[in-house]
Amino acid sequence: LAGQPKLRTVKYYRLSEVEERNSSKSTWIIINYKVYDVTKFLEEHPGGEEVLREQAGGDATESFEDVGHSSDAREMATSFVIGELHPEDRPKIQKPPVRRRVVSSHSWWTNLVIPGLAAAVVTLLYRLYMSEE
Ligand code: HEM
Repeated sequence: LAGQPKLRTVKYYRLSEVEERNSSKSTWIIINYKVYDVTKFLEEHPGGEEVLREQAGGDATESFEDVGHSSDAREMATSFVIGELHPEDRPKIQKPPVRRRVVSSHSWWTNLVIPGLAAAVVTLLYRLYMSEE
């Protein structure tokens, strides 16, 4: 019915379940935490089946984005979505989709260790200087 709110329940898959679907009988890939069943699409993919097979059972976000797929391709992709990666398994995937920019090249420990070392050196030099008097 028009105007009726659609109730959508999201099916979550564990990473281990996706990893099992890595054959030509069943090929699943993950893009931006969504799970795609591309089994029937393999032969029709304009980029070839090989590239999809290589990513089968795993996270294809980076490869998908690197190709610079058209908006048509993205639209097409939505028809293969079967669910989403279980939230608890999302950190297991290496690259988060958005945060690409490196905020600081210093890690937290260099910010502690370098001033710490500097303070130690100054103290040492001061002690040496005082002991010579
Ligand atoms: C559901 C997922 C996918 C869909 C619906 C899809 C669809 C398409 C479409 C429609 C094209 C034609 C060019 C365009 O419109 O951008 C294309 C090209 C291509 N795709 Fe995909 N693709 C998918 C996943 C992937 C993945 C995961 C990879 C890499 C592992 C990949 C690699 C390529 C390559 C290399 C090309 C060829 C680009 C060229 O010839 O310039 N695709 N894909």
